[in-house]
Amino acid sequence: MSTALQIHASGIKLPVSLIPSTTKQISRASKRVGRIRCSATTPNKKYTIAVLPGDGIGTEVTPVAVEALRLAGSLEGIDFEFKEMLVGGAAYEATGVPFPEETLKASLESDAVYLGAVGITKKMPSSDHLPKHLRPEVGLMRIRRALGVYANLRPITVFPQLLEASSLKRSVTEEVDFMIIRELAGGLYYGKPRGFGINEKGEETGFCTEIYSSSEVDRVARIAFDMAMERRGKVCSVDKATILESSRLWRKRVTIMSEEYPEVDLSHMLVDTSGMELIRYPKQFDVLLTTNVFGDILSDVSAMITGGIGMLPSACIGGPGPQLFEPVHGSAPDIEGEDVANPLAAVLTAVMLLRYGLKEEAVAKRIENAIFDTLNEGFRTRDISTPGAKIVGCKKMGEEILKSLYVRVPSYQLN
Ligand SMILES: NC(=O)C1=CN([C@@H]2O[C@H](COP(=O)(O)OP(=O)(O)OC[C@H]3O[C@@H](n4cnc5c(N)ncnc54)[C@H](O)[C@@H]3O)[C@@H](O)[C@H]2O)C=CC1
Ligand SMILES: CC(C)CC(=O)C(=O)O
Repeated sequence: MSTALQIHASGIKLPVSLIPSTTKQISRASKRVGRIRCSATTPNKKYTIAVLPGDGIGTEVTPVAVEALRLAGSLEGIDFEFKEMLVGGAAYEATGVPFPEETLKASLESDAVYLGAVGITKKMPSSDHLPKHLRPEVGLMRIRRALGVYANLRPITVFPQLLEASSLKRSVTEEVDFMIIRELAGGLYYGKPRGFGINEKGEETGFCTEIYSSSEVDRVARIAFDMAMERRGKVCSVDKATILESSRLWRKRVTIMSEEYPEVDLSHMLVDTSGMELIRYPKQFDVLLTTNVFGDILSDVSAMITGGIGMLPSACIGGPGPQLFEPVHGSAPDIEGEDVANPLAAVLTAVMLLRYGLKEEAVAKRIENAIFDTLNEGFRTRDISTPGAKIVGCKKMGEEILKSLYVRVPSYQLN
């Protein structure tokens, strides 16, 4: 079936019938997909989303996620207002700081914040010349802090269509579905003291501190136990309690917390062993709870179970106001500007925004189904290529997802 396409402002080609989505168009669409909730008499729900594309491929994958939200929303009776703001290197170039006041204000006033990626780019291949507080990554650290989010949910779910995309064998990756819960507001990334010095031998030193308080561990552990109750009832807490005092406190508090959850099976694993176990037998994990730095590393390791880092979305939750949603990957300067970035992490992040931020499950499912359908149609970006696949770029992958949202009847269900 061929559909007339038109270039939308985002650069993505949309079916002409979707620009803009008037009531008339929606009612026409309704006959085709048969599942459209809005009508002329029911006003659409409205949400404001602060959109921070950031740097590098952040600016390529974010429009795909935004268009998926816009279209899926319109098909389910929801209007999104997107407020695009600067963060990271892009903000530094335009304003002299990586996290401008206006970005903070728009974020705090929104219903949810979507961030693409920050980091070095082809134009700024290193930020070593900048003082630390002006580097792109500081934009991300600051917004996480400002929103008070402290739990980073990173689902590791293997799509059946992508079993051949992983560097691991099928028998290892099949049916893998676990959730990494990474502590996000403390630990090594924020602990003080930190800095540079000179030791007694006159040598240069660099130092950071990993420090956790009991309340910091308790609040993220509670999220992990609650999530396990909704899943398969298992929490594996990963630390390095044999060596680190911060990990010993971590283990003690997680163990105390587990007494409130007798239905949940708690285990502890040392971080080095967990690296090995994630590759040997990832199916053993249900909820993997860990610290800021260990979670950062173990989720990149786990990405390879799913096919690659271009598949991993995340939700940063726990704050008092709007929550933050960001793909796990960075600005990827090596592929920036080539239209080869995989937008699925970004679109799956939009799904998390709907599910965990706005509690709009119907829209979340619609987008999830569209991703599933697009993969079933054989479309792949090159990082997740499988035998016989149709290799496409970032924009084309986005177009196919939009078509699946709209033209193809959603009929799939993820776990
Ligand atoms: N959340 C964020 O904004 C993050 C930012 N960074 C920053 O990004 C910059 C680059 O860091 P890297 O270590 O190169 O990590 P990266 O995640 O940007 O890239 C690592 C590798 O994965 C590939 N890759 C990443 N996303 C992809 C996608 N969607 N589709 C296909 N391939 C993809 C890249 O091409 C590269 O080979 C640094 O400045 C770093 O600090 C790194 C990680 C997270
Ligand atoms: C500040 C980030 C660039 C580091 C990172 O990878 C993360 O915390 O997710």
